[in-house]
Amino acid sequence: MHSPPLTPAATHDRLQLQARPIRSMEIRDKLSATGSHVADPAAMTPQQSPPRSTTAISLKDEGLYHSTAAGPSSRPTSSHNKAATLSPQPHRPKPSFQIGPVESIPSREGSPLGTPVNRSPTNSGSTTPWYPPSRPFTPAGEIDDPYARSKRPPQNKNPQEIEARFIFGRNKDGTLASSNGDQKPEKRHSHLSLHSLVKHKDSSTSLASVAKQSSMAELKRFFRSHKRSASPSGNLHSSRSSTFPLTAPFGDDHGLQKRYGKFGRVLGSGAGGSVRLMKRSSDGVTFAVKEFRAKHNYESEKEYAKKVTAEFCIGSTLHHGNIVETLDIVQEKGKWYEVMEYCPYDLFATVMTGKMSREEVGCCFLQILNGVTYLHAMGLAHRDLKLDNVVINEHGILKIIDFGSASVFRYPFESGIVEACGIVGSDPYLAPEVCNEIKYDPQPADIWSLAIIFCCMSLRRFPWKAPRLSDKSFKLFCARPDEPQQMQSHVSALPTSKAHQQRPGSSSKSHEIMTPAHGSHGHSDEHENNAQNLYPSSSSRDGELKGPIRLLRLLPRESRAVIGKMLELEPKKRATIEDIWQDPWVSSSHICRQDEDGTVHKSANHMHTLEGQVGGSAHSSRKSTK
Ligand SMILES: Nc1ncnc2c1ncn2[C@@H]1O[C@H](COP(=O)(O)OP(=O)(O)OP(=O)(O)O)[C@@H](O)[C@H]1O
Repeated sequence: MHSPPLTPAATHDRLQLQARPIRSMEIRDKLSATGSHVADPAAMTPQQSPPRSTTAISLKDEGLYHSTAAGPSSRPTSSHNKAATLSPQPHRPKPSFQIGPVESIPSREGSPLGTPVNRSPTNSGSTTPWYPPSRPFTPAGEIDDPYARSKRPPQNKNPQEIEARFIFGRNKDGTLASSNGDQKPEKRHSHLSLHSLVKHKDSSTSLASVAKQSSMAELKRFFRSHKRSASPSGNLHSSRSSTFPLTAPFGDDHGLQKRYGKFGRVLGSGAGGSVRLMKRSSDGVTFAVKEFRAKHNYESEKEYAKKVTAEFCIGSTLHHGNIVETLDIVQEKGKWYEVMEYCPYDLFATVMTGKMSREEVGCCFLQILNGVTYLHAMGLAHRDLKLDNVVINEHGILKIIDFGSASVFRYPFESGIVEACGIVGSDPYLAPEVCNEIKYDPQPADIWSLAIIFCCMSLRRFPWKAPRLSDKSFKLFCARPDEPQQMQSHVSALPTSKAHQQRPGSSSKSHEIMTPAHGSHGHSDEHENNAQNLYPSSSSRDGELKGPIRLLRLLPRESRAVIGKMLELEPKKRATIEDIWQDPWVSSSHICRQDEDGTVHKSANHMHTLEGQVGGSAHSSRKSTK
């Protein structure tokens, strides 16, 4: 049986948690070369908030995204007007949903987070759909909307063929004018053009301080005034105050180090670049700074900048206790740097300490679920959820990182789902449809990955190397339990993954990490014994055990139902985010959380293991195989 074993340190140096990471950046590069969807800021219009909600998040506020301001695809409808009234929102958005005190919970009368639950039709007879309270609200599309995205012709990318009235010049007074002479008022809520930033490649360029400006025209004015008012050293100082003390919006030649301190040790690296520590001596604040990988020969400067800034644009738009704060992007000497909040612990390494209690594992799972709930409510899917992409702060609060593979699946005022395409993610965490279908809904794919994360945290090994029938562990999971030799019809119908065979840069190289200390302090004996018996190679007694139960029986009993539903092979039948929150185990679990103002609410029934240091030896050896 070829399955990724979790081996005690006493017997092996390395744990073969076989993760074959499909490097997001590489995939993105290839996908963009073929015109497939990638996180492209220019093409994004993420979710907007309800006008009535004070907890709303509007990406327009950030000035980063908008629907096309003018042109054949713009929507001169009431919906469009509605969009205009939604933004700008005056202040930085609050968290997507409020969460109550964690100690008050374990009743089905309350949400897992301690706030009242809108009961679902299934448990109350009410028709109110259940969801964590005050999530970002996605305005629905109108039925038969003639301007719906799906009904619009694709935008013409050929500049020669764009109608003159849609080509804008500038009047003497600085206002925008179309080339046919029509004077147009400056749009107040047009988006921040990333391309305009690319032009400034020779200087150190920071977006953070301009992210709140909602107009490209304002941005351009900003550039102009910057030129005029910059001191001889080229240094500008903004009076902006922030949780994270950002300073100059556009710095001088060595703005990065001036603003964020000196480079320290490497925290980790991947296909997208490498992340290093930076510590600022003036106030002792530590940052994690990602230096993006160099431009490939086959991509233009513009394409490269677009890919790099897409990750920043998504990250900087998200504000939630379980998502890392993305603070700034700086271009300096031809390199791009993304500045983030620093979290000292790594979930992968923490899991591998073997010290996590069952309650702690549950809390970690739910914290990630919390972050993913927020993300999905914003119309964004992460598409690379894995242990490696979760870091932990000093309070035991988990933060999702790496939005380099994220995609928009829902646009405001649109009811349809924008499917994702391409095999993006890491092999063991991939949902089967990601490997087998050309296009797929990225939401269920994220939910599958979340379930795999839970399995990894509980078992300290991957259930399989990849969700392919050529993988014996996965094949056994897919088999019908009562008919040992026969595969379920829908499983046997799974095609051999053509897409997978074509995957660029794929390799069968193992993803290895250091072995954890032997023993699991928090897990029951039953659980431990089961973990040892997971694979026929270690136990012929269970060699014939087929079906999901083969995996699920190894998990804590109370988690089996929901994890089983999250690992449903058919994406349409898979548990949704709402289903997960309604599960009795989930809704009665204790969860730690951090408010946006930094206040931490710790659950009373567990402690968090704070040992798996980011960039520690286990991590480094794992990363070195990438
Ligand atoms: N904010 C942070 N605080 C602490 N460590 C971090 C932070 N961000 C990233 N890291 C570390 O750096 C590693 C690489 O970061 P990241 O996943 O963003 O890079 P990447 O090149 O996009 O990786 P991938 O190849 O998985 O896409 C992470 O696994 C983590 O260990």
